[in-house]
Amino acid sequence: MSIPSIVTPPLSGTFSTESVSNDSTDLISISEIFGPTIQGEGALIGTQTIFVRTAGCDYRCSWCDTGYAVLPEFDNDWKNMDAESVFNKIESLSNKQAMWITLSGGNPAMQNLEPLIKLGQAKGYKFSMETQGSIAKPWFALLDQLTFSPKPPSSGMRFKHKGLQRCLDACETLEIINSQTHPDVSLKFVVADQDDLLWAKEIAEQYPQLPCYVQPCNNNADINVDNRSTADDLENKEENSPYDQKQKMLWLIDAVQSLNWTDVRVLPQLHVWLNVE
Ligand SMILES: C[S@@+](CC[C@H](N)C(=O)[O-])C[C@H]1O[C@@H](n2cnc3c(N)ncnc32)[C@H](O)[C@@H]1O
Ligand SMILES: Nc1nc2[nH]cc(C(=O)O)c2c(=O)[nH]1
Ligand code: SF4
Ligand SMILES: [Mg+2]
Repeated sequence: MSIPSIVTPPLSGTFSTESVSNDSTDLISISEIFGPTIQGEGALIGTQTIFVRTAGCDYRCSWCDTGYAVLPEFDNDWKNMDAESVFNKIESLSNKQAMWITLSGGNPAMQNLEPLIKLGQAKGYKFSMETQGSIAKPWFALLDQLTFSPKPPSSGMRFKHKGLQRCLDACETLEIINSQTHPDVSLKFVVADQDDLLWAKEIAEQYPQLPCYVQPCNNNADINVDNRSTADDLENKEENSPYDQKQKMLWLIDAVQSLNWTDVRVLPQLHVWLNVE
């Protein structure tokens, strides 16, 4: 299965990714700031972190579990804040104790987060970011950790390989892996079914130098009812129950092993499993 190269964005009547960046202003569109809680996913799973969730996204994944930070109908709940105000909130939640700050969204790459990152790092905070790898920003190179989560076929989004490449180049990751001056970068794929898994493996194999994580697709979609579960329908239909999460994890572990895909880590969304923020 060849990886499609640049394709037109799937969203009908939406903006190009360039038009969604708001680098021209110093205000950050914020959906929520919460924590400390545990990082539930990927490279830093289990780490204590505060989340800064920005608002707005250039994608509309069919199973997005964070529609409230994506869909314009929620924009009354969003606030435009400058970096100082965001950092004041972070300091009050962290009792001014330096810790990880996870930038997520929506797509945080749509915002100008450079002033916030510099402000926090000057006080000893470390910054991690979650993004789908569709919009690249020069300040990616300032981050301490960066997770790119390209969207698989089940999301309904079309993969733009050059977009991911531009994001990796922005980190200058490909030249200097895991150096102190560049973010630790990893790939993380949501896998809803076998097609997603084969697709994720093919992309990951093009970046053998990047740690790779896969996680099951939860049923928390609040963006589109057309949600697909894993290959088999589960007896227990209670959404995101520990049983449901366990079954999906067992399916994914088995599916990865059946492909003899060994250099990948299979992780749950720990916060979904435990039903914490
Ligand atoms: C809500 S997104 C926000 C950041 C960015 N837009 C992205 O997709 O990477 C954060 C993470 O949650 C994952 N995610 C979203 N909906 C999910 C679902 N229903 N099941 C599992 N993971 C999901 C995304 O793939 C991403 O890795
Ligand atoms: N605890 C917790 N961990 C997370 N890791 C990635 C998240 C996200 O929504 O970006 C997330 C989240 O929403 N909560
Ligand atoms: S999963 Fe990420 S990229 Fe997809 S719609 Fe949700 S916030 Fe946007
Ligand atoms: Mg989440």
